[in-house]
Amino acid sequence: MTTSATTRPTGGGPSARYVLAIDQGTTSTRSIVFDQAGRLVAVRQHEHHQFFPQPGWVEHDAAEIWRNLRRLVPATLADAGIVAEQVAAVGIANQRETTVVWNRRTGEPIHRAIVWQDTRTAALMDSLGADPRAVEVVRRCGLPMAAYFSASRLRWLLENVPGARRRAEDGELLFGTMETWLIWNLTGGPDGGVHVTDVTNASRDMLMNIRTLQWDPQLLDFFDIPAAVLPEIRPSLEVYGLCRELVPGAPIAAALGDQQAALFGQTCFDAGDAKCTYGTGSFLLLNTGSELVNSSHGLIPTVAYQLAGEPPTYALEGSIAVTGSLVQWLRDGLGLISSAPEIETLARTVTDNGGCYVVPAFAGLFAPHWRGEARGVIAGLTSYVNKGHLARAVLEATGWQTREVIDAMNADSGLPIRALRVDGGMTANNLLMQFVADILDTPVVRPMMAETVSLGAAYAAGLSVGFWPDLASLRRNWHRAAQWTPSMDAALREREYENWKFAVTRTFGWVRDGSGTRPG
Ligand SMILES: Nc1ncnc2c1ncn2[C@@H]1O[C@H](COP(=O)(O)OP(=O)(O)O)[C@@H](O)[C@H]1O
Ligand SMILES: O=P(O)(O)OC[C@H](O)CO
Repeated sequence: MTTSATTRPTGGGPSARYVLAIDQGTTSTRSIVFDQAGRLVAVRQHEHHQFFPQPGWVEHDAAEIWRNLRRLVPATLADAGIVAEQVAAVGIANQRETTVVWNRRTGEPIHRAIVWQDTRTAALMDSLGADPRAVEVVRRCGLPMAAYFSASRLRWLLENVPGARRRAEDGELLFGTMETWLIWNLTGGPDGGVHVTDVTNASRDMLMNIRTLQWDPQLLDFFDIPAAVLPEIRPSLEVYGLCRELVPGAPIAAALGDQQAALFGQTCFDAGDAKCTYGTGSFLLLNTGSELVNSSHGLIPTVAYQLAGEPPTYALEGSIAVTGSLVQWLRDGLGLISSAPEIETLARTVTDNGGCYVVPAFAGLFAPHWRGEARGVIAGLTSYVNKGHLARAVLEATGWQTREVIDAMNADSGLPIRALRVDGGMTANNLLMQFVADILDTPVVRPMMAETVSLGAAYAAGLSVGFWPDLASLRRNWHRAAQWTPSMDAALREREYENWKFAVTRTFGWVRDGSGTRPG
């Protein structure tokens, strides 16, 4: 980091003993105040609307999210009993790949933000994937040709909002993921707002060269994106500007995609350190150090973080689209449970899955398969199977998807994962966490501080301004709350895994009308 406590541009003096983290997630936005010991002092959370205008389409109102934040931050500071001058730095973590375009003069979004789960551009990605240039595109951005990433959404907006392409070319419009949108608004919006993205978020756009960390003209040309609309790519730990809104004078000192923030909050700073965040979807990231590891097994090389003035630290990521949302489906879609935690009670009414496997390819499969045309199956159904077996199979689906990603990581990186650090809502489920330890044959550990995404954003911002001296001081704040030790019979584990893999093959090729994407 380049900015020390003494050279910090502003944001209070010795009384600035707190860091504010903003976690702009898929379902809600959180604002959290941390103290120097990494303790949570105050937290506020606000859900925003989910818009589903057509099957497979998911949108957010970026203006609503900004309005929510305007209410959340003052309330959180009041709860903590502090004023803006006591905030040493602000750090942002955000849902990644969600795409927003707005008018630089008025600050109005030209359309609702298109969310990372949205599959409207699957057919577009299919046709782009057939282009002979696609192989070089994949090599340059490091990502598979999938609708998950931002480029095809930005192109969709430019092509489908009347006049958008011309206005973008004329420099009237700005593009960003959620951190870009929030930083621009916090630093003044139309009145001098800073238009930047951090390198971890940019690494998910498909427009950045994963080696040079710059926008790549060949990628812009391939996706037909005018450069005028793009933010400046900056390190993740750097002072981007000072807040003019909400926390006047406080430096915005870090931004990270939320999964990278969780890796940071779990203090996975060494090559070989890995974490998995079990939420709506699940995201396993392995720190690969200064080395960019290309995957030949369906993982994504991504930027883990970059300190100002230093080379980046890379990670390999296994992104799983459906885990906690499968539990929600059991609750809301089937009505078999009335709350998510109840799944554990139901699953414990039986001792095994009764031969049943649920593969939740609701919108295709992400890592390591990347099959947009796959759809979900319940395999092995017999009249013996009851709702307890189904509940167990639903939980096991999260475990097996983790195992597939870990196997791919081992094959790609050669870095053996000695222990998996976990966080997220599903880690409250002991049966699931024991199952994960069993089928990975690896200890699974959960830290005391469960809010790893916000903590990562706070750590990064605090480190950036010298509020914390170094990575070692952060590591000392990590304390284990729970550990699950593997105890499953090896032969049983491998037999069950074979069954799972066979069930997965049953999902392939379901969508046959070209609306699914099969990335290269
Ligand atoms: N005890 C539990 N057992 C299994 N799943 C759970 C449990 N508690 C919460 N979940 C699941 O975890 C998800 C919420 O976790 P969270 O980390 O808040 O997700 P996100 O940050 O993606 O919104 C939901 O999808 C919910 O179904
Ligand atoms: O907001 P979350 O926690 O669901 O995370 C979403 C991921 O960043 C999508 O890539």
